[in-house]
Amino acid sequence: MAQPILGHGSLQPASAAGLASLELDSSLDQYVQIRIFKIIVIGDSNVGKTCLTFRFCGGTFPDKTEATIGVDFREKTVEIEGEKIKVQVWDTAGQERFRKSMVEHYYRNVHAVVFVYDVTKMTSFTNLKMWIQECNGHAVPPLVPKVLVGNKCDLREQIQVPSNLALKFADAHNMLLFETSAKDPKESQNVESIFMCLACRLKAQKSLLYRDTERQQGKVQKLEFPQEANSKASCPC
Ligand SMILES: Nc1nc2c(ncn2[C@@H]2O[C@H](COP(=O)(O)OP(=O)(O)OP(=O)(O)O)[C@@H](O)[C@H]2O)c(=O)[nH]1
Repeated sequence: MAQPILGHGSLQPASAAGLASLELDSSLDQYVQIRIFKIIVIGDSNVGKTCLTFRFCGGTFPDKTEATIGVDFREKTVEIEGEKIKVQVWDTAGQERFRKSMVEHYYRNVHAVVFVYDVTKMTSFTNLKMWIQECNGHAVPPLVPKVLVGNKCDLREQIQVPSNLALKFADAHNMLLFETSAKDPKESQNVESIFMCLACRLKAQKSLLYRDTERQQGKVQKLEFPQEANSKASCPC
């Protein structure tokens, strides 16, 4: 029943009530399906992965956090161009001892990756190479979108990673760069943009692949790129 759609977002019934009504009434109109995009958040311990995912999914900054063990899941349902999509965020552990048994699960069927560093800690930036290597080592398809996030920008006096250095790195790895703060409420829109931008891209990619498949089947003559694939017109970033 729950089938993946072209590898870009899995489908799940909207609710148990929806399933019950399907059994009573075979009309498919009653069975609303929601796609799920799995987005993993990766980076050194203490860079603020938990806080960023809290800010996006719950709209708040947690008073207190503890080191993530294995993984914590958070999710938020968003609406893009009339389609409801569930963004499932995997808040992964930064500490090696808390992640080693889980790494395979992080990367399995992942739809997008968020690499996070702490702008006040240069080592968390230089370690990004290692995180990217780990990601590449798990055969994540090149189409999987990746973004770079410099967190803790509220600590202006302590910034160690200059924006131009981060931008150069992001460009070299074909990623967008977001500099933000999970803590500063004024930045909450920016945090939202990180995940919404990825969700928009995933939705656009899916449409693209869908049209490509149709073309192979002779249903459409010309491959038309949806706007999002070529421009950021409807992307919040
Ligand atoms: N000033 C400031 N502190 C932050 C921000 N984001 C997170 N922190 C603090 O940084 C510390 C670590 O945050 P976490 O979100 O737990 O870090 P993590 O990357 O999830 O760490 P692991 O679970 O060990 O991988 C906490 O004390 C947070 O309060 C931010 O934007 N600004």
